[in-house]
Formats: sequence, structure tokens, C-alpha cells
Amino acid sequence: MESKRSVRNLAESIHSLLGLKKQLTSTWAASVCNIIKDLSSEEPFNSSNKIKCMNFNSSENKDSDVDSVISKIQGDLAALNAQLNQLNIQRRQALNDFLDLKGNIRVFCRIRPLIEEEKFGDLRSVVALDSSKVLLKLAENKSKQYSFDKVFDPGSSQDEVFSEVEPVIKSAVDGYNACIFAYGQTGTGKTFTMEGTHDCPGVVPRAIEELFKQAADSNHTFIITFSMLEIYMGNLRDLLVPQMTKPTDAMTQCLSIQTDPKGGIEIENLVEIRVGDFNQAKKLYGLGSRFRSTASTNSNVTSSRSHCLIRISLTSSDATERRRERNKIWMVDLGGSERVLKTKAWGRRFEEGKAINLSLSALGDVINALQRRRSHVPFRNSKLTQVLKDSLGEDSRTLMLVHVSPKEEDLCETLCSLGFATRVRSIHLGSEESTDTRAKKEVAMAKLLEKVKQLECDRQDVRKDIKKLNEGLEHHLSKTKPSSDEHLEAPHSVSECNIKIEKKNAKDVTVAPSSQLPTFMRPTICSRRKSGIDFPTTKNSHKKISLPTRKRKPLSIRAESLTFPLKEISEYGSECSIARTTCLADYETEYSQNASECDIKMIVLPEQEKSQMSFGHSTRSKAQASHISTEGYANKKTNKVGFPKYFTVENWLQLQKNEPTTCSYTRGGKRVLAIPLPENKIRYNVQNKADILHNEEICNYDFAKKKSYNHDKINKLANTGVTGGSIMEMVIGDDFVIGNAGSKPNSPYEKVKGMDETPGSLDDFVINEDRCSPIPPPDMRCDGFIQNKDFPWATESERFIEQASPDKQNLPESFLINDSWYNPLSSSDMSQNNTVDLNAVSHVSVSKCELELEYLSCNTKTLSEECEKKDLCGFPLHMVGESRETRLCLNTVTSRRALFLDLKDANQDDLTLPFIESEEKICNTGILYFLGQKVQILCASALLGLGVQKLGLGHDFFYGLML
Ligand SMILES: Nc1ncnc2c1ncn2[C@@H]1O[C@H](COP(=O)(O)OP(=O)(O)OP(=O)(O)O)[C@@H](O)[C@H]1O
Repeated sequence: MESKRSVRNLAESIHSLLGLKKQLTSTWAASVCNIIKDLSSEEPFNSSNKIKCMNFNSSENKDSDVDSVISKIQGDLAALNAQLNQLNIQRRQALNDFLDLKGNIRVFCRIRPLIEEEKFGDLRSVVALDSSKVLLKLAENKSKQYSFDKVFDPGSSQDEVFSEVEPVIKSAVDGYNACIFAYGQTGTGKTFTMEGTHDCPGVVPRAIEELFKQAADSNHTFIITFSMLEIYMGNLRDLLVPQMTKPTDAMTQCLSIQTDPKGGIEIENLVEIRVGDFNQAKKLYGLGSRFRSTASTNSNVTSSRSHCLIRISLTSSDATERRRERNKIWMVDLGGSERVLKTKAWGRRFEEGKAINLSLSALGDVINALQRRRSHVPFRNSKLTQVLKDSLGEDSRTLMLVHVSPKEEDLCETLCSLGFATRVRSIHLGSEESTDTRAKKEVAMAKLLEKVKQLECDRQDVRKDIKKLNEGLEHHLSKTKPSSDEHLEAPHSVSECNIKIEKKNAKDVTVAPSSQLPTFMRPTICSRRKSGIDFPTTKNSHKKISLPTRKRKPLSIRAESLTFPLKEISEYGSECSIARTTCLADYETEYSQNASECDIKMIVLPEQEKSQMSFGHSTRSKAQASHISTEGYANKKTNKVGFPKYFTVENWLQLQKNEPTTCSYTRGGKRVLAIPLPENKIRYNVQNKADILHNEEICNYDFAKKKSYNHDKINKLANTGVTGGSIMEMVIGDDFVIGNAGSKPNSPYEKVKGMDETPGSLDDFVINEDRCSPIPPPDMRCDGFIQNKDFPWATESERFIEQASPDKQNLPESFLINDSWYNPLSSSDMSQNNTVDLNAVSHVSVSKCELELEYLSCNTKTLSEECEKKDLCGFPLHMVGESRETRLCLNTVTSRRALFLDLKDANQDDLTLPFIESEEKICNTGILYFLGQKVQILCASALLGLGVQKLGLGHDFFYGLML
């Protein structure tokens, strides 16, 4: 009887599936496969079987009953999933109709309430007439009216604002790009709307929360990643990576904007962290907000001095009905427009305001061009418009929240803001609608919204049923005795089934020949097939891989990034990802609705770009570590490649907290990654081999036994972002080299290879280890450097001690350097007391490099006096010298060094003026601090024998010094 019932259930399931054939997906297919598999284990129901059944013992009977129940549940599950998908489609359709009626670009206006101290005058220039109109009082008997999609009066709550944003977030779950930005005069409440406060969270936290909710409700597997950046004075800054604030911090590199042939925008080097839930995203948001550039101005105590952009990317490879496989939401808190005359900003504040105004006017130009449907839209005029390019077009949802101040004195600014917002709004409206049309539209929209809500309720009910059935299924499965391993591994639910496919295929990824696509875009296996490239050979290549038939998708569909869990590979729980990998549907790429996860996820990597893969998009300090790829250590023989891994949020936050000095740079044409190592694990012995190799934590290399090193451990460390005081560096490429960051003077590695040569492999090092000798380093140059405060030999005393007494025995109390006495014991006191107490150490030449150090003899009180004596200016920064080299003399209390720095690449005109004329201003701008840090790094690197370093500061920087 049970068997018959099962067959009937199956028939029902198949019937329901066929009825909804359009929505068939691979996950459904997997469910049906399970049912069939279970049924096939049962014999056909005939008389002989009946006799057999009669002979079954009781336990067999019981098993058979349970199997039937399982089959039934699975059948029901398949039917419910079909229903759920149907509901999803209907909801999406209704939502799209609703948003289409509303318009792709919607503009809301929020009027800030008067704050306590402003209430005194209570002269309001702008008032909300109704939910869509504002009235601006221009003069006694003159006013102007503006219409918007929604007007939020001063009393409106964050809830009310978000209720209007919500549909856009829902639409983003359906694969639409979205851009929500807050615009307005400084101090009008943009940050309040976007970020909110702890008690009244703003749009960003609410949107992220909603996103996770919607993603969970959608019955699809999503990969959600979080990035945050700011555009400060025309430069992009990653807000998830702290900017350099200490001399020992890693140098940061620029983010660059890339455009694909279809106009899609990607930001190279931007840190992208996978977030599993709202709380994780919130933590990252908190981290990013901390690093944002804010300052007090006359208009706002905590004025944002930059545009802050939050990007949430969603990827779902199993939701074929989504608009795109990978889409993104930008949430932008624009810097406030301000009239410099009014804010009386000067110096840096003035420059910031200018940069903000410039980019806002570029945004205005773009919007103007879009509005007039010009053939040329000037996206390239500012970084802001470049970044938002693909989110401001027709195929995306744009939401602008214009903020205005109610104060009469802000009338001019309010007029500008409202004018700008009206222009934006007219992009989609063309001419103003009649009241009748508008009323009809409102009714239609209300109906659609009601329908969406109803469908969401239905969806919720179905999901509850699915949950119950899944629990029942698990319960019954646990009762059944596994008959084979295969049975044990049978996926219990649809989602588990997906994961299994992903895991399996992740192991089978291989390398394939190059393609013409830009760095951040790679063809999929599909495009390889089409272009005649062989299917990759895998570990299991003897097994023929059958590919499902493919259907063409519309050309506009693009799969940009695919990520999948690889739990058994990474014990840190981080997810493996083919980050920044784009396959364009119109670029030789076939895309299939029915393609298995395997097909989509096998990404072809050009051979010569193997080593770039993990770094192509993460050339910046900690971003390096976040995306470090096992492929950096790929075994050449097997050609096997791993994937870059997203940092887990916890690891990332931990990393920021401990402020490690992870850094990457290029040396001798090789990419070098320096990662922090656990504290107290490395023994420093200048006279010996690369100390790093003695560290059991890092590698098993034993010099005596010449055991080989351990790739895995290094990989793990790189991926977990172990923090601590010491650093190892490695060259990422065909092989890797490890050595000591900071290039210890007597490093055998340097001795063997020289810093200006391509670093050798570890084997080179081992072969030559006997030749190491404590000879001072050769004259060296390199493109980058890393310095860590915890390197004992980074201090002058160590270095001089080593020079004076290599074996550290019989240390002299002081020793002579160039006719001056240096007391190593006094150095620590000096730094603590912030005084300069050296006994006139002058002109220490570090090897043959072009950098000279001069130590001054003075203390804090007599600093100026001493400087004058030495014919130096008493001000913190002064230019000395002329001729071929520009000599910059830094003489700060803390650095207690003067440095003659080679700045020949810098523009002389830029340099001369500020240093001589604007010392006070320099102090006030804060740039000096930054420059000081840089110079300190240079000092330290000179002491380490690294030679001349470039300052890495453009003309903009020096221009800034003049302010
Ligand atoms: N709707 C509101 N309700 C209560 N307080 C508000 C509201 N809008 C703004 N404020 C308050 O006004 C002040 C300025 O707001 P906010 O910093 O968000 O302005 P802003 O537009 O982001 O300024 P800037 O462009 O200079 O960064 C803050 O103290 C904020 O709390």
C-alpha cells in the first residue's frame, strides 16, 4: 500500500512540476532525483513481491514504511518548492510593475527639523505642502513650488523614509542594480538619513537588514559581499582598510575604476568581504564609518568631508530568473555642498569643500546630459560619476534623497538643492503629469503594492510548510539505517544539495590558456568551449564530464562574480570565491539556465596571469591578505589552482584591531607580500640565516636537516591574518621566497641575490646559505618597502650595536660614529621624553645609497636655537639645499632626525613655496603629520639599508602643503 502511495505521490509531484515547467531549476531536478532514487530501491509492486513482503521481518517492514514516508515528504517538498517559485515570480512581476510606475529615478525630499539652538528665530524658508510638494518662500510675497515623489516633513521618522526605500531593496534581490544617494547642503541631515543613530538607524543599516531578510525569503542561495569606500579630494579610499597613520603602517595603494565592454563598473583593489548576516555587515559598516573623513566646520560639527559609498553585491547562481546573476546596490552619503564664502572654510577644509562641490557639479552635468538624452554623458568628469556610472542608467533603480535646511539663511542653498533634485526627477518624468493621470497611477500602484504584500504573506506560509517538512524529513532520515555511503551523503534538502555540487567541483578547478579579457574579467568554461579551448583536465579527468545542453540567455545578462563554499578546504570557515570574475554573456559566453553549478563555476585563468589572479584586485596592504590565493603557491606540475578567499568578517575585524602591517609591493618585478606573524616566534640573529625559517609556526624548515618548508602553514597564516609584531615576506609568483621584511642588512637572501635582482627561490637560498657573511648590504634600490616598529634592528641603537660589536659581546657604552659619540642606552629615553638628546651625530651614511641622515644635537626647549646654530630653520619643516636634488630637512621633535631626501621627481615649484613660507599653516593642515610619517619610514628604511625610497606623493600633495 505504502509503495502505491509513493508512486501516487511521485505522480502528483511530477504533475505539479510539469505544470510549472517554466520554473524548473536544477534544485528541483535534484529533489526529483532523490524521490526516484528512493523509489528505485523499492521493487515493483507485484504478486511475487507481495509474497516477498510477507516474508520480511519486522525491521525490514519498518524500514520500508519509513522510506515511503520519506518519499512522500520529498514529493510534497518538491510541490511546495514549485509553488514557492511561482509565488516568487508573481511577486517579482508585481514589484517591477510597481517600480516601473514609480519610475526608475525617484526623488524624495527631506526637510531637516530645526535643532534646538535654531528654534530661536524659527524662520522657515521651506515647508512641506503635502506628501509630494514643497513650498519655498523666496521673498515676502514670492514663493516657488516643487514636486517630488515624496516629501518628508521635519517630523517624519526614519521608518517612514525607509518604507519608501524598501521596494528598491526588494528589487535589488531580483537582480537590479540600485543606487540610493543622499544629496544636499552641508548639515542638512544626509548622514542622519543614511547612517542614522544607534536608536534611529538610517537607510544603510535598515537596507542591509532588509536585504538579508529578502534573500532568506527568496528560496535562493545568495552570496552577499560588503565594500565601503570614500571619495576624498578626488581620490578613492577603501574604508575597510585603515589609512596610514603611523610611520610603520603599510603604504596604501590607489583603487582604480575599471569598465567592462558593456559599461559595467568594477573597482580594482577594493576590499570586498563576504557577509553572512546583518550583524557581520553592521560590524564592517561600523569599521568603515570610523575611518571616514569628517571634520568640524562652521556649518556642521561632524561634517563629512568626502562622499561615502557603500556597496553591497549580491550573487546568486541558482536564481536564473534574476535580472543579473551579480548585481549591486550603492548607498551613497554625498559630501555636503557648501558655499565657501559662507562656511568661511580655509586651508584643507576649503580644499575639501571645493572637491566636493566639483564632483557634485559633475554629477549634475551627468544628470543633465541624461535628462536631455545627449549622446555624450560626461561620466568621466569625476570619480563619483565614474563609480556610479552603471547604477545611474535606465536599467537600474535610482533613488535620490535631497535634503534641505528649513532655515531662511540657507535659502540660496535650498534653492540650488531643490533645483538640482527637480532636474534629476525630470529624467524619468519628461513633462509634468496631469492630476488625473497621477491619481490613476496612485491607485494602480496601491493595488500592486497590496498584491506584493499578499504574495509575500503566501510565500511566508509556504516557507513555513517547507520548514516543517524538512524537519520531518530529517527526523525520518535519521531513523533509517544507512544502507550505503551514498545514502548517507544524499542531500537532505534542496539547499544542501547545492552545496554538495559546489564543493565537489571546487576541487576540480584547473588552469587554462589566456584570453583577451581585461584582468578582472575571465571567461567561463562555456566561453572556452565555444572558442575551441579544451575542457580542462582535472584530477578526475579520466571521468568524462558531461555538460548539460545550453540555452542562450539574453545578451544583457552578465555573471560577474561567483563564490562558493569550500568548507572542507578551509578550516577557517572562509568562503572560497572567484572574486571579480566576470563572464559576459555577449562575449563568447554561452549561459545556460540548466547549467550545473559546476559549469558556471569553473573559471578559466590565463596561464600567465595565474600569479596576478589573487593580487590583480588586491594590491593594497590588507586587501592582499584578504584575497590571498592558494594559487600563488600553485604547483606548477599539476597546474592546479586555488581561489582567492574572502576574509571572514571576524578575521578582518581582528586584523584591523591589531593593526598589523601586512603589505604588498613589487620588487624586481615580483609581487611581494609581507604578512604579520605571531609574536615572539622569530629569533632575531643578524648573523644567521633568514630567521623566518627557524619559526616552526611558519614552516618546518630545518636548516640542519634541510627539510622542506610547509606551504600549507604559510597559506593558512596568510588567510587568517595572524597578527603580531613580526613580519615575513614572500614573493608571490612561480615560487616563493621568504625573507625578512625590512631586509636585514646581513640577510643571506640579499647577499645571494641582491635586492635589485629577481629574488630567488628558497632552494637558491639554501644552496647559498653557507656563503652568507655579515658584510654590510650592497647598494640597494627597491620599489617598495615595509617597516615594522617591532623589528629590533630597525632602531639605530641595534644597528650601531651590531656594527660596533657583531656578536653583541662586550658592548661598549657608547661608540664613535663619524667623529661623534653615540650612546645607545640613551635612545629609548629620548623617544619617551620626546626630547632630542643626541650628542651631535652628523651625517651618517647608510651604505652607498643616496640618502644621508643627520642627527641633531638639541633638546625640545632649545630645538629652534640648535637648528639655527646648524643653519637650519627652527620650524618643523624647512627646505635646504638646491642643485640637482631638492633637500628636505625634517626636524620634528619626535623624529629627532634630519633627513636629506632625494625629491628630484617632485616639481620644484611645488616644493619651494610652501616649505619656506607657510610653516604655520603646514602644522595646521595636518599634512605635515602625514609627511612626517612618510619621512620617518624613509629614515627607518634607510637605517635598514633599503636605499632611497620614493615618497609616493603626487603634486596634489605638495599643493596641499601650500594651504
Ligand atoms: N531628521 C533629523 N532629525 C533629527 N536630527 C537631525 C535630522 N537631520 C539632521 N539632524 C541633525 O542635524 C545635524 C547635522 O546632520 P548631518 O551630520 O547628518 O548632516 P549632513 O548633511 O550629513 O552634513 P555634512 O554634509 O556636513 O556631512 C546632526 O546633528 C543630526 O543629528
